Amino acid sequence: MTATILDGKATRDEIFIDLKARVDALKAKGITPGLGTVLVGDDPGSASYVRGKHADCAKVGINSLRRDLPADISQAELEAVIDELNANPECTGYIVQLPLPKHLDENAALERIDPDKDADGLHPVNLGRLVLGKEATLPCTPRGVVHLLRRYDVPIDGARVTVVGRGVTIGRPIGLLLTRRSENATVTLCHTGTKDLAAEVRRADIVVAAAGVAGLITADMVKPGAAVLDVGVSRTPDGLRGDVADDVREVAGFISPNPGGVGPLTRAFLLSNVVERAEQLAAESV
Ligand SMILES: NC(=O)C1=CN([C@@H]2O[C@H](COP(=O)(O)OP(=O)(O)OC[C@H]3O[C@@H](n4cnc5c(N)ncnc54)[C@H](OP(=O)(O)O)[C@@H]3O)[C@@H](O)[C@H]2O)C=CC1
Ligand SMILES: Nc1nc(=O)c2c([nH]1)NC[C@@H]1CN(c3ccc(C(=O)N[C@@H](CCC(=O)O)C(=O)O)cc3)C=[N+]21
Ligand SMILES: [Mg+2]
Repeated sequence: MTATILDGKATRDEIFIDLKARVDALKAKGITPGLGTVLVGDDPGSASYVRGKHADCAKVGINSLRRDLPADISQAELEAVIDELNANPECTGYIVQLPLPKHLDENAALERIDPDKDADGLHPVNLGRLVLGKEATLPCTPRGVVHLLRRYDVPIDGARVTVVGRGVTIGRPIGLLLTRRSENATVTLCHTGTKDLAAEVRRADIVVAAAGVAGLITADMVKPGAAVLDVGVSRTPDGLRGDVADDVREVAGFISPNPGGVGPLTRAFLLSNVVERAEQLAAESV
């Protein structure tokens, strides 16, 4: 058996066609959405992700606001840039690229973002609204995972899902999306304290691998026919590697490749969050 590929690039292209039409409609009303990025330091990986986000903006007609800051910036200087974007009417939404250099307080920076401009959906107010079942800006990578599963008709209702990793961008929030009544999955969240990771993965109908450990999920750990989403990224001497070993595709029913799977959708939903916010503002101003 060879797994069906959950094609993130083709799915991203579909989303971009929709977003471009919606941006054109906003522009006809005199509104151009703007995405801001705050990048601190010169980590080449982070710089490359940020470049990708601005290239995506150009494709759908969203304005880009880049704030590239030196690695030794102080917390107060970083917060002044956040305050500027909060006040800037050209900026519909923005992100602070993570991780920040160690001397900076990530949580304090995230909390200072205006929740209405939180394009990542990672502000405590938005995560809290998600927990309460209220309307919120949703985190981009979890949205991408759910969208990809639906796009390829992978059953979610009643499915057993094992998530590997409890990080804030994906592992922690994805269970919140998948256990909503509209998704109705049963979710197990694993981390380095999990006693028998192989057993937890083996009983899953859907595996979300978000640990950032190259090749962590091997074929013997996967139930035949399961859907496996490879989210984690590691920089190795052989280049970028995902969390899922190559031979998993011989066992799985569905697999999202890495690259070419969830990554492009993370970026697509970042833009989607910005367009949705601009549409809300347009509706409020009539
Ligand atoms: N493709 C995409 O679109 C995106 C990819 N990513 C990638 O996804 C990965 C996760 O991101 P993020 O959540 O921010 O990362 P974090 O580093 O915050 O979280 C990693 C998590 O994985 C867990 N973990 C590490 N090793 C193991 C192991 N051997 N067994 C079980 N659990 C393990 C850690 O457990 P513990 O808490 O116990 O330490 C931690 O909870 C990263 O590689 C990141 O680059 C992130 C966002 C988007
Ligand atoms: N505030 C914040 N929000 C994030 O969403 C965030 C972050 N910080 N820090 C880092 C992680 C990582 N992340 C990725 C986004 C896109 C790809 C992506 O598009 N990858 C392509 C390959 C890109 C390439 O080859 O360089 C792919 O998978 O096909 C990957 C990883 C977002 N993150
Ligand atoms: Mg971190």
